[in-house]
Amino acid sequence: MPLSRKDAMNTANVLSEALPYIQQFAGKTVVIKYGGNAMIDDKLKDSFARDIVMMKLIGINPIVVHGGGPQIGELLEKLAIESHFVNGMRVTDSKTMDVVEMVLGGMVNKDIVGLINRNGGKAIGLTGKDGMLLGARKLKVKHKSPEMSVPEIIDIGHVGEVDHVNTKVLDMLSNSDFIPVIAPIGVGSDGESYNINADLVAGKVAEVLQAEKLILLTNINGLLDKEGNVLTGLTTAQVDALIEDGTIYGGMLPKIDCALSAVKCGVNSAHIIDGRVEHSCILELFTDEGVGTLITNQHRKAQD
Ligand SMILES: Nc1ncnc2c1ncn2[C@@H]1O[C@H](COP(=O)(O)OP(=O)(O)O)[C@@H](O)[C@H]1O
Ligand SMILES: CC(=O)N[C@@H](CCC(=O)OP(=O)(O)O)C(=O)O
Repeated sequence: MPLSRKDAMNTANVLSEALPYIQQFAGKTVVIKYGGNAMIDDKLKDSFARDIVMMKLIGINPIVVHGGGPQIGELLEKLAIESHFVNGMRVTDSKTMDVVEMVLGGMVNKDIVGLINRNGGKAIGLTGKDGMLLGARKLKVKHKSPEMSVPEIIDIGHVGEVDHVNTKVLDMLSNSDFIPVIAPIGVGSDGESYNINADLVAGKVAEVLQAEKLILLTNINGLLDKEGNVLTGLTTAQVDALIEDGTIYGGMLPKIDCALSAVKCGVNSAHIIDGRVEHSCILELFTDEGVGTLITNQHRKAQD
């Protein structure tokens, strides 16, 4: 439906004001990690999808990596399969791996693809197995319980880390106007499936594509201290201390880990932001102050 003259004028004013920001990002790659906890309701999901479609329309190259931890948990519970986490990683036996593959590669991936397509984008869903997109190897997890003086390496099953990313697949899709939507399942050298934490996949994809930004959408307004204040501009040593004293735990561990590692490896900035806020990606991109926790290699001052 065409706009009224008044609405067209308002739109033109907003767009011309946004032009410097839009031009600044045109042609740049932005990797967006859409966490399972941020996929709360249909309105927010549509707002997320529209942000992604808008990015593509204005010349940004968005790559979506999604999680789905709570959705996996729900199905495991229905199937009476017990599940637990070590250092924010789900211990994954063969039965659990089947469920992970079903939920991430099937249900969640296709839900997001449908969402973006319904909002006018051209999304293509992939797991790391498609086109050998995510080569993986078994993750060695270092775990230290309070009674131990040194951490031990433990086996948590079919949990992987990204060994290599086949960027050809992503380049081909992005250059043909498609928006890649990636489920965090990797493939090992013998063709075996690996369950990979979605933050780690997003970080690695951002790193190999030398993305402008890595945006991690979650269910909290950033990295918080014990009083609930948003923390930002931290050094690796400060982060280590926050992990040691228990301020950073669970799902925030892989998030911080991948954000620090991505900026160290050439991604311009990483952002941990609240996916429960409407249009949070666009707010992050088009305001000077941004939202949530900002991590750069220069440890710039950021905001709450
Ligand atoms: N210092 C911290 N600041 C903020 N959140 C934290 C912190 N430490 C642990 N968390 C937990 O990490 C969670 C985010 O990780 P996770 O549940 O895995 O989200 P997602 O599904 O988006 O990846 C928060 O909801 C919070 O419970
Ligand atoms: C190894 C590992 O923990 N994999 C995650 C993969 C999904 C994920 O990362 O989902 P969120 O981003 O929504 O937490 C899991 O099984 O839950």
